[in-house]
Amino acid sequence: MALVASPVLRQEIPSKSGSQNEAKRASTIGDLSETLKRSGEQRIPDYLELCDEDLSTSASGVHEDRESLGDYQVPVIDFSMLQTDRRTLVQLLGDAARSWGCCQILNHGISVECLQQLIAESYKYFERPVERKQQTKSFVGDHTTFKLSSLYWAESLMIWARQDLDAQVLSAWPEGNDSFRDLAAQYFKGTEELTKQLFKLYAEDLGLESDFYSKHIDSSQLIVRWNYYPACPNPSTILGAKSHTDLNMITMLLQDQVGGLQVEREGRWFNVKPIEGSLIVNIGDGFHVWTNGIYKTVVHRALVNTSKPRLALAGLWAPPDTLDYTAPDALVGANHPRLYKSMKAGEYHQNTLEIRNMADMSNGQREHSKLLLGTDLLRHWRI
Ligand SMILES: O=C(O)CCC(=O)C(=O)O
Ligand SMILES: [Fe+2]
Repeated sequence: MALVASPVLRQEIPSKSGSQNEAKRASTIGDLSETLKRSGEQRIPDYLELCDEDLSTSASGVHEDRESLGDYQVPVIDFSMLQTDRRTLVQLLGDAARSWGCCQILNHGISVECLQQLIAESYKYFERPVERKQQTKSFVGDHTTFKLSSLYWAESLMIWARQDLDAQVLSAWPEGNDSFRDLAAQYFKGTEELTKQLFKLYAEDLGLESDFYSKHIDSSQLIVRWNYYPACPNPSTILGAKSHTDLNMITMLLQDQVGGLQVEREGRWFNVKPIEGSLIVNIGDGFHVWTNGIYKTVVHRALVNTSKPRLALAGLWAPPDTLDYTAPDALVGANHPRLYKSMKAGEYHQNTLEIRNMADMSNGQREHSKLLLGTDLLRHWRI
């Protein structure tokens, strides 16, 4: 697979104004996107590192054609089977977690209108003037300065779903925004109920006590990251979110209808097609370890496009630092020996950050990219 090599691209893409790439660093990616659009400039400024991943959409890169794919599409699961056919639902969820590490869920109990309105309100936030957004405590306008972040051509807003929501909404909307707050509260509550159910069903699939995972939800954090990816003049050279796995247990993703999320399976990339009203469930590194690698942490990334911004809400379920990720004996057997050393959730996070910090000081971008992947990081923990 040919990698996109940044020096080649820099020569190939003509710059309209020679001085543009020495331009002052824009304060947010949205700001940069607007500046480039106004000037007709296609080239991404030199201060941003370009991408060393294969972004081709050729047949060998991305697989979209449902007919020819057979089983090779991200599973879409109808959660209303909880009432009619629990056994099949358990099996479908388990199969998806073992093979893909993700699935899309329909009829999950949160209304389609709530999701649509939440996305519409969220766009209004990111379309505000830069100065207003910068007053928000948890707004990040340019992730490209943080090498440790998977978000790249993106802005983000974080909300801690279980902390004082009013105060957080007021920080984002000093003049208040009841509609945004009520929709977010409704969404958080629905997400929590769905995650509890999911953990029970996953435990059933694995042959564990039904509340084995779900009993830890009450002591966990739900951190919801609003990811806003502005339109990009040159999407073949930069990613919205670089390839990564989520460090936490499980992530609930809500994406708008623009598209751009891809997941990796067996070295190939697959688009996760937007389905109105669906939620995407990603297995993270924590759940991978806690199931002795039976469920797979999923490598994923987000592409950007020239015409439209894109919005995705990533609800990251993070357990307390003291939670022991050691897989239960029931998930260890002659054919499936214990894969990982004992570890606590906090230890894994801490260790990962330390490794990344060290790499940040000594290595280049390519080496660093690997540190966003639990599939690589977890090698350090192998028995
Ligand atoms: O934009 C997306 O769809 C994915 C975002 C994501 O993976 C993350 O925030 O961890
Ligand atoms: Fe992610």
